[in-house]
Amino acid sequence: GVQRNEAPKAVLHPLWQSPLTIPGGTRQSPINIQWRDSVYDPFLKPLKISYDPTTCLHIWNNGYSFLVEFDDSTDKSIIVGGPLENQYRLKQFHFHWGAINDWGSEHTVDSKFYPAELHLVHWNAVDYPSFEDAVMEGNGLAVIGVFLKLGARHEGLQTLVDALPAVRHKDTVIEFDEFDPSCLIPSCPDYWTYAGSLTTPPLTESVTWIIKKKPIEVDEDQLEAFRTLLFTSDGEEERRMVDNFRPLQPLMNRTVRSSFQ
Ligand SMILES: CCOC(=O)CCc1ccc(S(N)(=O)=O)cc1
Ligand SMILES: [Zn+2]
Repeated sequence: GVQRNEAPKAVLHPLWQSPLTIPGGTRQSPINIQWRDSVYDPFLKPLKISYDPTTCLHIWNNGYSFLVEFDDSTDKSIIVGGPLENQYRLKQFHFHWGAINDWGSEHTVDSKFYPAELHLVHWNAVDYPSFEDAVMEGNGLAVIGVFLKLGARHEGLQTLVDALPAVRHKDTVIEFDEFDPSCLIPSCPDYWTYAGSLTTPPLTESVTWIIKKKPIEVDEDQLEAFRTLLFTSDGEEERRMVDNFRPLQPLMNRTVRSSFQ
């Protein structure tokens, strides 16, 4: 009979039903950061962070994570400096975490997982008219990654944790104002930076990653509060929102630079 050549079936991610690997992807995220392979770049500037807490809008559960979204219609909450050519506007922040404390972060350092990772998502409003446009451009986004480790209770995070029961189900939202996310960023200025991608659909290769070297400390109850969230909508069979991190991606032809020696 006639031999029909079947195209190889893409392996789909169990959660995102999107291809695990992007065909032709050369700068995918997350990656393992091998400390000794990172290259100190003396020309990297300190990252300047200036957020206006009144730009905070709401918290919502989008079925992948919980996001705190900001009014990005002005330059009130921005970052500038670091590896960035110009300033970027804060759009939202969210987290990735595990079912247990042994894993949960997206990036790893010397193959070590942290129990969770915070992403503060910014977009290049100098070159592009909207976040949606910036998502498609190589220099469109800048995401600050902050590792969470088990330790002392984080008072700033607690205001967020207290609001989580109100967004337990997918597509629920509550108003949230006067929150300054810089309280979630370590004061130590040291970071790694590399060219990468979004770690959830559309997985576009548009992110300048800025990964803080120092983690913040949160306590067990605060991590457990993340794990009470659901991937599912009200009325659906409940699936706990845990392990919402993407598998590590190949480094390929990239160098991770460090702002410190
Ligand atoms: C315009 C549609 O595109 C989006 O909404 C992208 C949202 C989105 C923002 C940040 C990330 S992460 N985990 O790489 O920081 C993933 C997805
Ligand atoms: Zn993320």
